[in-house]
Amino acid sequence: MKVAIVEYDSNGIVWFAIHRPEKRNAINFEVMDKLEETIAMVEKNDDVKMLVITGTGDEAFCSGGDLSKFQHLHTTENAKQMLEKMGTILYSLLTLSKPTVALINGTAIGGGCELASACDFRYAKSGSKIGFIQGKLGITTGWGGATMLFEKLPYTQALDILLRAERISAEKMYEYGWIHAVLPGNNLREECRELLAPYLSQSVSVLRAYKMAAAEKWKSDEFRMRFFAEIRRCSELWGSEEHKRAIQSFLNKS
Ligand SMILES: CC[C@H](C(=O)O)C(=O)SCCNC(=O)CCNC(=O)[C@H](O)C(C)(C)COP(=O)(O)OP(=O)(O)OC[C@H]1O[C@@H](n2cnc3c(N)ncnc32)[C@H](O)[C@@H]1OP(=O)(O)O
Repeated sequence: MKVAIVEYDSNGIVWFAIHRPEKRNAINFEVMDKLEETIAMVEKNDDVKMLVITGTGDEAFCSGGDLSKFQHLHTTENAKQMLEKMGTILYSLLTLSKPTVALINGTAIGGGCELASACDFRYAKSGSKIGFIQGKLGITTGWGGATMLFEKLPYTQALDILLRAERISAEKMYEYGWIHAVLPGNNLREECRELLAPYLSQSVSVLRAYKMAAAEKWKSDEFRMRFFAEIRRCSELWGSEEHKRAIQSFLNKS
């Protein structure tokens, strides 16, 4: 079964849809590999102007890391290897030289919010819930999400969202400035295409030049140090009894 669906629009959009709706589009290693491959293709292909990341189904955009798989990561080192793998992929997404969109077609939880934070724009179906809930699992964001949030939102807004570790409506996240458009969702892709049309009328060279102007600051050693230090801190919390209990509690209810 394909874990992701990658499509190319003649207008220059590549659509990457996580295709695990039965697991609320949870991210496992296969999804990571497919995302990494797609980002590399978009970077290299001059026919591609923008990358849109979404999920299939109408329940969830992405429910973060696949807990049924990642529950078996018992040591700090094992956790760090997984977290750094996806963190490196999200870093490449953040600094991709093409504009990117997270088209939030439903609930986004944990690492799903970090995936969306790596994108330039976030458009959400009305009523979607957004949850940087890692704190309630006894960990912190582990794929660079906090570092990106502090880059993209005012300090106290970002800190408030992370410390609350709550599910927040897309409408509220629009007020916070993390969501850039709340869409009816009757035809989400068409609604997204309409928002992107003004950008797509520019050449790929123009789009690339402006995105590179934006992303230069994230290529500094200082930023990379902060980004990967966050990941290390999450790996150190990973083995806590609180986190183990939280994962087991979720998996036992399923
Ligand atoms: C650094 C990233 C970090 C990490 O990697 O650990 C994180 O991402 S931390 C956050 C990890 N994610 C979660 O804690 C979210 C867990 N899921 C949920 O809270 C809910 O499933 C929700 C809100 C996404 C959707 O709720 P809903 O009631 O609509 O669905 P169910 O809970 O009944 O789930 C349906 C089905 O999907 C499976 N599922 C959902 N999320 C995950 C997941 N993250 N990993 C593995 N499997 C997941 C769930 O077990 C159900 O499976 P079933 O076989 O039908 O019982």
